[in-house]
Amino acid sequence: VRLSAVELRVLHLPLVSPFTTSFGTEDVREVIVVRALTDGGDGWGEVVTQHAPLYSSEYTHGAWDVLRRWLIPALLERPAVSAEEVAVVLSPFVGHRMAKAGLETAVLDAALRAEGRSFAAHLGAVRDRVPSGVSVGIQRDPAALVDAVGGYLDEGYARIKIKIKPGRDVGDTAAVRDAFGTIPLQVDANSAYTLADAELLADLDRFDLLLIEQPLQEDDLVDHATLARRLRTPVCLDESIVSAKAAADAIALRAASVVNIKAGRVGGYLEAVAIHDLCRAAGLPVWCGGMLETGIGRAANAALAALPGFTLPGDVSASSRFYARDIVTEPIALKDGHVRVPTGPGLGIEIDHEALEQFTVQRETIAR
Ligand SMILES: CC(=O)N[C@@H](Cc1ccc2ccccc2c1)C(=O)O
Ligand SMILES: [Mg+2]
Repeated sequence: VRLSAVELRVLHLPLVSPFTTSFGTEDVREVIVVRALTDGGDGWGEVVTQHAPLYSSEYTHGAWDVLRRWLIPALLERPAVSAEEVAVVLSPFVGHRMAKAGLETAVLDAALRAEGRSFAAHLGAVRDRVPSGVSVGIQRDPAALVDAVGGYLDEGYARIKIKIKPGRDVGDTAAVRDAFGTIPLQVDANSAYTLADAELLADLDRFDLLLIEQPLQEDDLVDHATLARRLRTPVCLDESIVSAKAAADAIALRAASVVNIKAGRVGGYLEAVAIHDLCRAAGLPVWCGGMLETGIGRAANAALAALPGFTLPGDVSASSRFYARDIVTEPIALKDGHVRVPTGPGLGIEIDHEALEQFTVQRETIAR
């Protein structure tokens, strides 16, 4: 594509309910939307950073600065750039994978819309709908958690994931198992534990969980391998898998037996497919994680989740799990425990410009 400018917006989207994890509580999602203006038309992307660097080292205004100061100018310097070339052009700049992912997605969306080709076709999707799991935050107490889980089960979600942290782990998991029996259930610690907690984490083995997600430090592989040898529950990595190389290292070190793939965390959907391919060749099941995306990233995630190696339900929930109003005209919805893979050109979504304006708190266009 021939890029003429890139428009950045910071959006504030109110959450339908506060979302509490081991690293804090959010009731407004702050996200950056990227619009690539090209000779073939516009493309859209999303930077999944949060206001503060609590999930990873990236955060909204760090991503904003690196995009406008380094990443966008690097792309604008080139007469033309393909989506596959974006990562190469941006490779001199270290890290900032969520910022890079948002930019690459916008370029890929513009190119595919111009070609009339869907994200799903381009990435290698083999399904037209995917089972939808849901991530449930830490609630006031286990009884409130049971109520929240009951509501999501009534909606038809195919898999329940509950957030845990020290002091809110065994009791909460027991309450969900006591209330709902053998439903597909997993936990996500967001790095809240250390190897010293191995005995406590082994107490979770009795609940027959699908997996325990990122129990230890966000950039660890070796200790997760040690822990995995002491647990019956499969260890899944999220934060630690920042690239295809990290995935290869995790497989070599036996640090995980399941991988949560998030395009934003690894620098884009093309790197995400490479991780899928690597895990599939090594026999590791993968699933598509979520970062409370708007309809832009949610559509891209639904396409990614339709690849053959995504054999476990992911966190591609309905838009209404998080938002009363989305910024796309047809928000992703849950039907019989599944979400549909968009089939239109590019991401297959249309922007609801009135909603986009309503939620925009900051904007800047960087032109050639
Ligand atoms: C769906 C889910 O659990 N996502 C992340 C954690 C997470 C939690 C809170 C967030 C708040 C704002 C933006 C991104 C966020 C991501 C995870 O799997 O670890
Ligand atoms: Mg996680």
